[in-house]
Amino acid sequence: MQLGLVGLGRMGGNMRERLRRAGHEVVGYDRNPQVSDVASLGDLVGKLSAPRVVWVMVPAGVTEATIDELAGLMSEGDIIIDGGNSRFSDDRPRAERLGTKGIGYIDVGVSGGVWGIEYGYGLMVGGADEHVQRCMPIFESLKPEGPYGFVHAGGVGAGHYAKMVHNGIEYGLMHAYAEGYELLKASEYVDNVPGVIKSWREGTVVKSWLLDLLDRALDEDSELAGIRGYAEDTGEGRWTVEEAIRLAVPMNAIAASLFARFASRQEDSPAMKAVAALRFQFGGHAVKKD
Ligand SMILES: O=C(CO)[C@H](O)[C@H](O)COP(=O)(O)O
Repeated sequence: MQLGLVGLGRMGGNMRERLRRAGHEVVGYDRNPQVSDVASLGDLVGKLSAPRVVWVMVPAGVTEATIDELAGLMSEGDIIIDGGNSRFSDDRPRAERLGTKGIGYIDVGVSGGVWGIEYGYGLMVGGADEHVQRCMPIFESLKPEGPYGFVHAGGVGAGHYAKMVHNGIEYGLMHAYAEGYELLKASEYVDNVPGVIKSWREGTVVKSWLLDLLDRALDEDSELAGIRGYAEDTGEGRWTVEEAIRLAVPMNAIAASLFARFASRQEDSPAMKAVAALRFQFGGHAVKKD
């Protein structure tokens, strides 16, 4: 099948390659001319035969502008797919705007990171049946082989909603491994911390791909000495917690893992300064000074 692909970074570039290996005709556009097949979005749309399908795989901050520009270039019967980590609440208004021009819209949560080119991408899809059916050849080639790794989760917004929850779970899982790792390191009982992590990869209840990746990181640097304990976030964890609050869903583990990232960015914690000050005020307990 023919596909336009906008955004050829770590994810989009690998997806283009996987789709080409599967025999699809992919025309890619990126602002970086060194990786782009065409010079502009207009060129990209011009190279595709109607009805067109264009997959947008750009950072969340530029998705809206990219889709608006594409909408001005595309026609009735075409489909735009957003495979980035957009907030689910952007999807329905976007689909309505595109719908006034007769352009279909599908939102896809894509998981698998830089490994997806080899193992396939987990795809969580939202959109109308007729649009999703038309794009199935593309989804079939991107997803992993085997029965899992693809879901048509519901109407527009469902794909990004599922991906948001997936990423919230990702935060919580990573943080549980991280806390276990720290306790192992702190203990006077265990000498071989990387060995314990490695051993868990087979035969245990906690084996997982994230655990495999922690083992890989420890193989590269057994003390993680070259990495600062500082973690950014790009929105999905916050949105998951916001949704938990909106729907009154208890979300202790994921919320704690999100807040741990915030704490990782502080040189000194104003909250803990306040705790130390209060202990001094009510009990005369010693405070540490700079
Ligand atoms: O979608 C992904 C993996 O599934 C991204 O890698 C993930 O969103 C990174 O998020 P954050 O920067 O918030 O940790």
